[in-house]
Formats: sequence, structure tokens, C-alpha cells
Amino acid sequence: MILEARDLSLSFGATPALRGASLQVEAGEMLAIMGPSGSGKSTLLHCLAGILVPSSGEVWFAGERLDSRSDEARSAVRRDRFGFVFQFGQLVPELTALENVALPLLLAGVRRAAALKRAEPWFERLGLEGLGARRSGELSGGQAQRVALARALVAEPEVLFADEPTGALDSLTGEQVMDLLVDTARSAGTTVVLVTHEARVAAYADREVIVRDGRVNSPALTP
Ligand SMILES: Nc1ncnc2c1ncn2[C@@H]1O[C@H](COP(=O)(O)OP(=O)(O)OP(=O)(O)O)[C@@H](O)[C@H]1O
Repeated sequence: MILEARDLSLSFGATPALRGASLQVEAGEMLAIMGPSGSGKSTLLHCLAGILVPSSGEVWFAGERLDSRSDEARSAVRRDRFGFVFQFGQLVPELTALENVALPLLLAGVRRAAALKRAEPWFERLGLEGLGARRSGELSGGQAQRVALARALVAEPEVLFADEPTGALDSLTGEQVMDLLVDTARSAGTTVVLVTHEARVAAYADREVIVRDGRVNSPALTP
């Protein structure tokens, strides 16, 4: 097991988002987190990734407690060991596509020339040949999402967190992005935690769980 949520609770003001959510993720598996709108899926993902800290419960990553560590320590784990793809607005508009992909390496202290060199092969891998010099405003939604995927994977994260990664795309473009996400994650052995409300997207995963009212159910156990 690489990642575990133990009995997480978290409220936003008077709104409970998580109410005793528990989840285990095996190394190398692709897990889909499904459930109705407002059920707590994104909050659970943010807790697993060390972005949010639960008010009670524990998050464990690679044998170590994550939630009780300092902001700096959790940021370092996110930067060095996790990758992220979200639904919208993730590319830095002032940077070229190539610089966007290289960004996690630059933040990790890799020199600029070396970072850009490591970013380059991702353009061919994800069908983005010739687009490295474009800025995000000059890319289609599907192209921008593939650039975001390349950026999430360039530093070879142990876990890729994806929150509605195809939510802003039409279904064909969404399928292409999911195919690439699955292929690249599988070939690298990356663990994937994917939040989606679309069964079609969840079908790419090895396993799915359902979040309802801030708790996690395995579908097989739900009557
Ligand atoms: N930053 C926030 N401030 C206040 N309330 C929040 C915040 N984030 C989430 N919530 C509330 O917490 C609950 C769970 O939200 P969350 O985003 O985790 O649900 P979700 O299952 O991901 O929903 P969706 O599928 O609509 O994205 C909701 O009632 C939501 O309104």
C-alpha cells in the first residue's frame, strides 16, 4: 500500500465535507473516486495529496504520516513525489508549453537547459509535436490538457492525482487524454488517484470507490 486515508473528517465552516472517510491505495494501481456532486471527492483527494489537512484522522504516504507534517514538508512531498492534473487553468499563461512542462524540474532545482531537454520528448510522446513554443492561449483545450499531463509526469512522480482531468473536454478529446494518461502512468508504474463523476472515465481505472456524504464505499458493498 502506498497511500492511506484513515477515518478523515473535515468541515468547511458548518459544512461537513468528510465524515470518517477511509481509503487504501495500492502502489501502481489506478483508482477512480466517484460519487455525487458535493459528496467530498475533491476534498478527499486534496487530503490524500497533502494540500488540505483533515481536522481528524490520518493520511499515510509510503509508510510515513503525511497530514501531521509541516506545510513546508508537505509542499516538498507534493513537489518531489506527486504530480497533479486538474480540470481547468493549470498552465502558466506567460510561459511557453515547453517551459510549462519543464516547470516542476525547474522548481526542483534542475538547471534550465537540462529541464527543457527533459521536457522535450514529452511533446512527441503525447502527440504535441511542434507546439513547444506556443503559450496556453494558443492551444486547444485537449492540447492544453496534454501539456498539463506532461507537466504532471515529467518529474516521474510516484502518485499522479487527477481531479476531473477530462471535465472541460468533449468526449473524444477526453478519451484521447485518458488513453495517454493511462498509457504513460502504466508504463512508468505510477499510482493514479482519479476523481471523476463520469462512469466512462472511471472505466479506465483498476478499481473504483464511491464517496457519499463524506464517506467512502466500495461499490460491491453497496446494496
Ligand atoms: N473551500 C471550500 N469552502 C467551503 N465549502 C467547501 C469548500 N470546498 C468544498 N466545500 C464543500 O464541501 C463539500 C464537499 O465538496 P467537494 O468539492 O469535496 O465535493 P465533490 O464531491 O468533489 O463535488 P463536485 O463533484 O461537485 O466537484 C461540499 O458541500 C462543498 O460545498
